[in-house]
Amino acid sequence: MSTVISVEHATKSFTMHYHRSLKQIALAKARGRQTSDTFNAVEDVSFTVGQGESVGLMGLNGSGKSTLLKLISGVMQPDSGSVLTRGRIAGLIATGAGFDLQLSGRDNLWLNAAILGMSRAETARKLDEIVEFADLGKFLDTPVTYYSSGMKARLGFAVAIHVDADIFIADEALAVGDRPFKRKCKQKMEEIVAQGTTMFYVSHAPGSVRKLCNRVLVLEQGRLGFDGGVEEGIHYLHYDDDDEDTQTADDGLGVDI
Ligand SMILES: Nc1ncnc2c1ncn2[C@@H]1O[C@H](COP(=O)(O)OP(=O)(O)OP(=O)(O)O)[C@@H](O)[C@H]1O
Repeated sequence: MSTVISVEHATKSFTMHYHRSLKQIALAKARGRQTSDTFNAVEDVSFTVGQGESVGLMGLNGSGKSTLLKLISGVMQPDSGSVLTRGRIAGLIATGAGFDLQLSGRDNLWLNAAILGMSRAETARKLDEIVEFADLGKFLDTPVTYYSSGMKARLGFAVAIHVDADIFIADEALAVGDRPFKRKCKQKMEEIVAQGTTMFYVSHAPGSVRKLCNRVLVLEQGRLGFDGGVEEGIHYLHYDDDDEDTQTADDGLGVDI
């Protein structure tokens, strides 16, 4: 199994500013108070992913999952360490990321496809399928600024899932979709996993991780706390104590759909 993602000692830090105005900062400094704090959202994380693996990335809110996905997708660079990927990456890491709100859904479809590396010919070939998957009806020709968050997610996901990617990443995008759309996404994600695409999937729902993944990584305050089997990972997080609550509370793929 060849390695398609290699993360070595990756660290990404952010600075939190406590004050909004220069006046507040000056006052705080004059009183000897701290005005900002730097912390590691991802800290010294190392792992490799082989081609065809389907990895569920889990962890509590704020544990660094989205940040790690941004490092893997290349949206952000680590401050230290390295993140190497092989092949074309597609997926959704934030609802509506990369959309031009003034353009119509249709124009954004072309734009998004280009951003994800699809040629004009490839997009033209898949256009009907993408439009059908997004199922936005007459809203496809409406500016995206009038879209609900669910509609943006539908359009973004419809494009991303039709890219012939080597690595597919999915974050919170599915959380805002309605039930029929989630069902459709789940089916499509199962298909691409079955085709041998490497999947990186952020979820709080044990049910969907069980269905889609064969490995679990758990982040804890930016550090890799667990790397191993799906059941062990879910147990590590104690998500199997109250399975039903956690399944229905999140992206809905884990519920009985
Ligand atoms: N651009 C940023 N600037 C400053 N802090 C950030 C930024 N992005 C994320 N953070 C902080 O980094 C930490 C990790 O955030 P991240 O979104 O990666 O967590 P998460 O595990 O995906 O959380 P959730 O499950 O709530 O989506 C949080 O404390 C968050 O506030």
